[in-house]
Amino acid sequence: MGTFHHVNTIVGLQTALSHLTPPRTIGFVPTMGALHRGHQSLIERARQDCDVVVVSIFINPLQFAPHEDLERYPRSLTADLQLCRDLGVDIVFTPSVHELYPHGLDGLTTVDPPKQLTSGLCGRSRPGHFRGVATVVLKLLHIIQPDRAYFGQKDAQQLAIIRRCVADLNLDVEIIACPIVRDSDGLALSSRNQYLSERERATALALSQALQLATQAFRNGCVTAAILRQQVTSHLQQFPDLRLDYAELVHPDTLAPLEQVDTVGLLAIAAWVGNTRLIDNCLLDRRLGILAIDGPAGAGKSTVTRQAAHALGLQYLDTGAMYRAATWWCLQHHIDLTDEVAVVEAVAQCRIRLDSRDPNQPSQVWLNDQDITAAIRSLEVTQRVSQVAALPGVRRLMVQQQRQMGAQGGVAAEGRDIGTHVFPEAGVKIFLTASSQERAKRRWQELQEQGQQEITYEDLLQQIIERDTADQQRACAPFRKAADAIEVCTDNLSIADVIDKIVHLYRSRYPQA
Ligand SMILES: Nc1ncnc2c1ncn2[C@@H]1O[C@H](COP(=O)(O)OP(=O)(O)OP(=O)(O)O)[C@@H](O)[C@H]1O
Ligand SMILES: CC(C)(CO)[C@@H](O)C(=O)[O-]
Ligand code: BAL
Repeated sequence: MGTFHHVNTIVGLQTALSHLTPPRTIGFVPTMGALHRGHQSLIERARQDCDVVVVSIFINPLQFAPHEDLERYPRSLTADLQLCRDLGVDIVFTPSVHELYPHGLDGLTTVDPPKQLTSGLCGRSRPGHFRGVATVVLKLLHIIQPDRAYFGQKDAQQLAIIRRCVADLNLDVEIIACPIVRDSDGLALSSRNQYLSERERATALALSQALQLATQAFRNGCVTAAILRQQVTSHLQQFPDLRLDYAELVHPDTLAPLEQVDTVGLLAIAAWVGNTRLIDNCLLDRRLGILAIDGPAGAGKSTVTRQAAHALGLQYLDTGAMYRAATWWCLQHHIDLTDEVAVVEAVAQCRIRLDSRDPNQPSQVWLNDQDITAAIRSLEVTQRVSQVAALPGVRRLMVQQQRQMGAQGGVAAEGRDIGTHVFPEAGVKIFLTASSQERAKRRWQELQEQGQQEITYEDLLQQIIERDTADQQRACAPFRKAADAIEVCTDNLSIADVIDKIVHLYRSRYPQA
């Protein structure tokens, strides 16, 4: 955006936002200031993903109980503003308490997240805290209307609660979790670390050490909650200056206590060191991560992804086939493809199931239990699919289904916004490219093999160039490379070489595959 704005008022903030030329994506990072490298990582991630970055700095009285540290919470506005400038933040919003709560805190309309999420873990010793957090975060989300909001995994309960409130209240924002940033000795960064004396800081290291021990036990095959918690508590008991509040294994989304880690568990700790309450956690994940392969049409994504998935024992989630299925459904029902509302209403009826176990066959596709494997590969669908897939509502519907399919991990998906939008938390992201000439040649050969000889190489080349341009320029999910994707150009590589490369990259991250 260019100009840096520091605003104190909602009107000022919204004026700055109204000056932006659409289309632009807004990334929002809510903080309480005293910024450190943990916050910095959230801001940097937002900067990579979004056109505009808004940071709020607000010490929210509603989330502090009367006996808590509201008054002495660290404040360093000058340094915070400088850091935000240095990181390329566009707008820093520092409202006063009166600006956000003009009618005071008594009798305020609040957001009350479900008890199942707020009553355990930190909620037990901080009653009312998450109501305060949820209320202020939802107010800020309403005021700023960001496309994405970034939260640290360090506050794992907060993250789960915000995700749930956003879903329950139908807010149109993506919540992005960012990994915990630690000091070199393992201590999770926190503004409250400033309260610690040198001696207390040394004691505080016990938290991350305990989690390390449990993580090691988990890697050695221990999945039982009682044993994992025992690892933590027996280590912490060696530190008389540390008072454990809780050490629990829960599901990271529902926060329900787990007896063992079947798929994924959150091992969370809170402890007092002197007068300072510290939290830390780790995710214990048995799932294989998601392999996201993005790239322009005809780069070889589907062949490569299908075969890499097979080699790695992952499920191949053929998103291209899903968009084809949706297109086929619309054509079947004679929907006017220029009538966006009608298309979206029609696509909302599509329940898609895929089976891509045989890497040498096209994915089998069922739509509302009807096998449409062959039908979706017609020329008519091929010519229309880009138009349908470009509709924001269609993408939302498909992305919902894709995320459900990927929820347990162990999935390989290809498309054009898998690593940036569908699975931004994918463990391995590949950006697969090839020149437009090479891609047109491959598509032409494919059509020849299918007996579709009426379309020429020149036409296909033209179509590919037009589609690339449209994909890059469209407002909804424009086509771009994720900042953490590894680029692989396939022009001078055989398919086997490309697959080998990707399999190797995946196994170096997930050796169990
Ligand atoms: N070490 C960290 N790594 C990643 N994210 C972090 C880290 N510390 C804080 N965050 C995230 O920054 C955002 C703002 O947090 P906040 O301003 O409360 O900082 P904090 O250091 O967590 O403060 P405190 O621990 O004192 O509550 C939250 O989403 C939080 O999860
Ligand atoms: C999200 C948040 C900024 C809301 O006040 C706060 O809880 C925090 O800093 O984690
Ligand atoms: N990081 C969560 C904010 C709080 O402790 O109040």
